[in-house]
Amino acid sequence: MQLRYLTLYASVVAASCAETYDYIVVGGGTAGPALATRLSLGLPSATILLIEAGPAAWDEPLINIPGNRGLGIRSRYDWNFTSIPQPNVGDRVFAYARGKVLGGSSALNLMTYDRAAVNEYDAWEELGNDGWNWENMIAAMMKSETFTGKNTPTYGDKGVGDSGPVQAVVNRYIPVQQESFIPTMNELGIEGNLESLGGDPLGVMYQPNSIDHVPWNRSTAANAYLPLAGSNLRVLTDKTVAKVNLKKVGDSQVATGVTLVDGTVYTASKEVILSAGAIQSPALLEVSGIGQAAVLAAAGVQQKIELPGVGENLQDHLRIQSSYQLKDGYISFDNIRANATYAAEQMARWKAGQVGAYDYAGSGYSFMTWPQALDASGADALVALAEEAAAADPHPVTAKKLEFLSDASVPQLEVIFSDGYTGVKGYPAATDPLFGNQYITLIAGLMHPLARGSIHIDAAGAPVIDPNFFSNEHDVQALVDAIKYCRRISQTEPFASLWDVEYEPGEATQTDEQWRDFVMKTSLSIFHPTGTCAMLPRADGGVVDSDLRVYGTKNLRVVDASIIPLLISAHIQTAVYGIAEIAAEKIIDAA
Ligand SMILES: Cc1cc2nc3c(=O)[nH]c(=O)nc-3n(C[C@H](O)[C@H](O)[C@H](O)COP(=O)(O)OP(=O)(O)OC[C@H]3O[C@@H](n4cnc5c(N)ncnc54)[C@H](O)[C@@H]3O)c2cc1C
Repeated sequence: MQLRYLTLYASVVAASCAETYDYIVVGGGTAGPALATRLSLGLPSATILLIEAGPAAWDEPLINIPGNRGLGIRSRYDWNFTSIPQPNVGDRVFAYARGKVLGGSSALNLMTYDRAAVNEYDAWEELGNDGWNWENMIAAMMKSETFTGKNTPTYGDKGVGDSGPVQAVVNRYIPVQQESFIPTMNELGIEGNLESLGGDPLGVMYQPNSIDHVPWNRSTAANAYLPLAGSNLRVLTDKTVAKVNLKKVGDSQVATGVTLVDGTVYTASKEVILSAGAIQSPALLEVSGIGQAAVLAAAGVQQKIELPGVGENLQDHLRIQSSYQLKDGYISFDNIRANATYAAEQMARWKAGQVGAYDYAGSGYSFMTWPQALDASGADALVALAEEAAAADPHPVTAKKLEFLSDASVPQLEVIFSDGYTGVKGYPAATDPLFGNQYITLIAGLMHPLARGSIHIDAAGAPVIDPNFFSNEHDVQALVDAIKYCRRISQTEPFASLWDVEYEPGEATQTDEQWRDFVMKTSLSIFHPTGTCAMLPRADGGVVDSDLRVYGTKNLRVVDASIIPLLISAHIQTAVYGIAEIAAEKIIDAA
């Protein structure tokens, strides 16, 4: 146990027996600890209770060691959600990993630390949310972070904070083979960008990660924020909230507190705030009686507020990937799983604080518009398909995405250089002659899919996740274009000289039909569900107003990824931290 956590740990185990708190925050994930800590500091005479369903896991190597990224998925720290079968892709079921631990998904994620373009945050305000724009979001995101490595060969100085709790740094372990990525993308016309966190993410870059550089540990919402909190914050772990308790006062519902699954009731004298994430916050609203009449009736829940937007507007990024077998002489991250001696050596280096493979958390990224990645007819074809999709889903969020397609500042495609095999076919088994080979993977992410799905409760109150993937032809064609672009990258020098066999999908995949089939069978979620308690006008399906207060309630707010009305072209943890910082300011101002 690290010393600086001892005090906090003591307060976790000795969690107060008091029944009443001023503020109750449900969910000790990413937004929850950030919000609860800021409330504790900003309202020193208030009492705050943070309730997390998972355990505290301060010393967990699966979480703390950057090179173990991904191993938390399907572990005891994962809720292990899955989507319902997706009819447009042969009823495939998509994994939905979610952190179930103090730190939540910030403890389970892949540590990519980035931001979208200025116009994308400004779009939140244009959708009807006063003050939710780039200017305020960048100030809030910078407040949440300390970025180490300004004015170095891997970053300039724009758009990064220097005194916040979350630690971010460009990865110090850059495998030799990754050195080909930037020149290759330059060859394809994508320029280098050393200030990608400053509102213009287009280009190719070394990518920051949420890592504390001393020691070289993952930085999570739990280990970054909670040690700063005062003794007025109590953290309860391994406790699951069953519902929010509501009482009608005049025309509004007042949140009086929460009931846990074990029946314990905690009372809130001021506010209840849901930070249970994009999957469980809408579910908690619904089990508490807030949502669509039909959904609540089917679940046997008495409706308290008719709010049709709850659980709707689900948006998520899709990814597709191709892998290449490296020529002899290269060592990739695969060697950790293929060679026990190497793995032990690298672990010893990490423990000794020396640079090594266990430092790695991904570090080569690029973001581009379609006209940058495709020829003019390909980009135009996607716009035409998007127009069709927008006509079928006439909603301001979809209309805004259509606008983004013609905005030269907004990325539509992300391509990640991933060291080692991170595809779908699986790394060769120990009995396979290919076992021991070294790979690199290109992961393409679709930044603005037009599918919007939903998350509603079933009769048992559990969330039913329907991302509605590939419900429009734009999303299918965009991923086909994305994976074909990856092959183009792989065949461009100097990248082309790194490998000798395309392992996945393989040279046999050539025709459009085959590429489409590959997309349908192997695309995955990037685990960025958003929008299910959208901050939007009520008439547009909004669930919370621009103060993040649930419509129809006096003192119930949602503060997490679910309030993001329109998914941005970035991995979303920096935005979630920014949302928590802004929410804390609003709640403190209102106190
Ligand atoms: C595997 C994975 C990889 C990702 N990779 C990246 C990445 O590289 N970069 C990036 O920027 N983003 C990434 N993301 C996304 C990002 O981490 C999440 O979007 C973000 O952390 C969500 O924050 P949140 O506060 O909304 O929810 P969470 O962090 O999920 O927090 C919700 C918390 O609420 C708790 N909870 C839920 N229900 C209850 C209840 N009833 N009672 C009590 N507690 C409850 C949960 O246990 C959880 O701790 C990834 C996500 C995952 C899952």
